[in-house]
Amino acid sequence: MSSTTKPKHSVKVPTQYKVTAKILKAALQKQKSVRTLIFEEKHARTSSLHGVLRNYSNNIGAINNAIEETGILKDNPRLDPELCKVLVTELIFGRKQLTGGGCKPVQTVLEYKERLEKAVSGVEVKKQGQHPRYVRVNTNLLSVADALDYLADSEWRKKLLPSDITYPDFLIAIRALEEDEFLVDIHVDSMLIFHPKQACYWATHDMVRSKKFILQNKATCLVAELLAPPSGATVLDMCAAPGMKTLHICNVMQNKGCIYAVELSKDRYKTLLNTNEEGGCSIVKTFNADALAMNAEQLPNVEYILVDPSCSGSGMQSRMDFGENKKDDKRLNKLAGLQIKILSHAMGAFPDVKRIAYCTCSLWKEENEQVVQRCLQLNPQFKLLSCKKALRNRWVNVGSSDYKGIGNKCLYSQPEHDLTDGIFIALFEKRRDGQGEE
Ligand SMILES: C[S@@+](CC[C@H](N)C(=O)[O-])C[C@H]1O[C@@H](n2cnc3c(N)ncnc32)[C@H](O)[C@@H]1O
Repeated sequence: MSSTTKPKHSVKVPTQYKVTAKILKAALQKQKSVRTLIFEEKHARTSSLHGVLRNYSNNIGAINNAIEETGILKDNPRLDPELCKVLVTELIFGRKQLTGGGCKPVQTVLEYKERLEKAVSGVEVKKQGQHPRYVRVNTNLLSVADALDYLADSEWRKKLLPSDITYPDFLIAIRALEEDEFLVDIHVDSMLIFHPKQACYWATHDMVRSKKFILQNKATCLVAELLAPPSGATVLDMCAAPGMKTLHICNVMQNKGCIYAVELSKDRYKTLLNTNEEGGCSIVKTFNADALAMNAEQLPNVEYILVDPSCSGSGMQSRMDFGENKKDDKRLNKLAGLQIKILSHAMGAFPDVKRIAYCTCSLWKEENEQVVQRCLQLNPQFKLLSCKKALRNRWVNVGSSDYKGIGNKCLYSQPEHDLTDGIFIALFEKRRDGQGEE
């Protein structure tokens, strides 16, 4: 370079990569949830951020191993570790190419391409969006028949199946859906099932914006179906926000009767109010209160109760987990303590109650079978009903056989098998007077 030539400005890292690395760093330090961090990001294309982070979360073990094995970070101490993870994710598990080739971090990662590929060879790439897109008809605003007419007019093809199809065959039919086809679910009448590729199509659809269609994972919809309050009943939803199950229960009751919806958090309570209003619920009475402080005096005649308390969320497929998905026993203990308190309160404080559904979106026994076991010990006036039987045996996954008389009556929806989020459900019935323990 001649003495008169100005030194080249270093080329900047593309904003998308920089922002994604910043979010990843904050998420790894557990500052906030990934969803909140993405939501707060104003300057970048959030769908692309989401895609890269999802890819990293799905393949975290393989990516971290490859980085370690190739020594890229050791050899290049100035390379930011989170930016490296983002670039490796894009290059090896994402688009397989990088933009901004003039900048140093991108150049470095490109130099290691072959070694990185070698390090992940033989590793199965986990892709996003393998589950179908579930769309539920909000029957407060639109009948299922009208929804089907609407879909036929829009040239969607309804896949027809024998009415007595077995659950395993139904799962095969879901996996075989064509992109322009949909299925009506065999457990939840108002549930329509589309090809995974239709996720984005429905996310921005007018029918979803107007709340005639609700984007709701099938697993969470089994709860209202199992609680099955008849039209005209009085129901208590003890942990109600954001209100997805309140709305579904309202649909099951044909918007007739009364639902008390209680929510402790002030912010989440606002979302609950919105869900009810936009969803056309006319029978919901809301309370921004602690469910543990509510009883039959404030909430009379309660016959059916839903207990859906805060939980670890370990079954949620949309959740991105950048940790090693380790079990946090201390946190689980604390959550289980609260879950037992709330479920036991439901069993003791409402004398007219007939049936209670308890659910979590956790796959840990500490929050599930163990909570059920403890609450049955504390409240022998209740017995468990078999969820599988309630679904006319068209179900496979139940609880652990380590909990005799309990596990087989509870239901699990398992992400890999049932193509849904992971959920646990237990259904209790009050014994009639004098009815002994079985
Ligand atoms: C898993 S979420 C409920 C999801 C909701 N059922 C739905 O389907 O949209 C649990 C909710 O319970 C609320 N919660 C926790 N403890 C509570 C309490 N003691 N009383 C009332 N609400 C509570 C939390 O703030 C949170 O909004």
